[in-house]
Amino acid sequence: MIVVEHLEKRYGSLLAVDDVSFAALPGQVVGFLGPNGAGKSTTLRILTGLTPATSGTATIGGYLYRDIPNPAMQVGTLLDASAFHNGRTARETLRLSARTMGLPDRRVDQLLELVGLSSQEAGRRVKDYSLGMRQRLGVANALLGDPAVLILDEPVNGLDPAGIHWMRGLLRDFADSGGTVLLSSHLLHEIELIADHIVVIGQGRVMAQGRTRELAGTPDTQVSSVDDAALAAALSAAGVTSGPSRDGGLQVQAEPARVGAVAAEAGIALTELRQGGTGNLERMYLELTAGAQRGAGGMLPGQPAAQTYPPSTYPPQPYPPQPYPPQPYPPQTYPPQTYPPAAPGSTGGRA
Ligand SMILES: Nc1ncnc2c1ncn2[C@@H]1O[C@H](COP(=O)(O)OP(=O)(O)OP(=O)(O)O)[C@@H](O)[C@H]1O
Repeated sequence: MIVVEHLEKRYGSLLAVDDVSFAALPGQVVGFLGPNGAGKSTTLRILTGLTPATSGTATIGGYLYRDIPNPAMQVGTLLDASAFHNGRTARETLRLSARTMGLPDRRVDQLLELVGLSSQEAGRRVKDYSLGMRQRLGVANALLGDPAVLILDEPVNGLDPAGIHWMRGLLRDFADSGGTVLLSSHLLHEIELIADHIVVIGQGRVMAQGRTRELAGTPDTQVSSVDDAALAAALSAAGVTSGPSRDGGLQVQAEPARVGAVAAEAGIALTELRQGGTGNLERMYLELTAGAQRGAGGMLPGQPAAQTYPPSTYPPQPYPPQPYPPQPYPPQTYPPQTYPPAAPGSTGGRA
């Protein structure tokens, strides 16, 4: 369980992280979403003990990262896929990590297979790796110690659609077996695909958090017809909001099935009907991203936020559901693990 409470980080006059609170529970894949410079990496660096907080707390299993014995066996991290030594092969990189953790070399082969790096690829120097391959190596490195918690900074950067699908399955399996995943991204659609909970951060502040499905709201529909004015009137009469779409036709705040039903009822022939954006979350994120452009205000030290989100529209939801106590340090949570804890091809049992 990851708990971040009233976290604040100042760099001189810049408030990079501003009263951030959220939690990630076992069984959840939590996406930490925000535009460039929003404060995601800073928060993850504080969580993993790389940067001190100005105030507030960030704990894993109730403990500061630095207080967890042999932390790589409990918390798998991928903070910078470009940070691997370029001169080493992937296999050498993982063997070095495994030996540091006291794990045998065969664990490396299990992980290479799990992340889809072939034996031949594993023998190539990291300098010749694509970003997507580095991400796979980073995930393998994070999973080596069969941790209960994964913290991944921008792990889908550089992955192709098949890679994103693979990452989704891997993290879902990890969470389904009791693990906790926190991953960051500035890419809304990727995080929507992968995460079941999302924390949206902008200009250092949490703008919204909750279940992905609930935050996303009803998807928009893009529709065109032989008579858009008549269709708009029929939709309005049915209590459905619509407006002109940038692409021509209408953008409707309802699902395609509902729009189709209204059109059929009104006897209006459709020439196009497809799901558009992902509703509330996309609208909010587009505004947030626009507000985060340099020069748009809010991103420079001392400037006010360019966009403020009324709490009534995007309330940070009470989270986590159960009150968070600093957990008693359970010996069974961080035992010296006997090896191998994981069967080949699995992400292993969770503490
Ligand atoms: N060591 C540092 N010294 C000064 N300012 C910093 C430092 N690290 C980060 N910042 C600033 O803090 C803010 C948040 O940066 P952070 O890297 O956490 O954002 P991010 O959401 O991870 O962005 P990105 O998606 O671009 O990685 C930015 O304005 C950044 O310039």
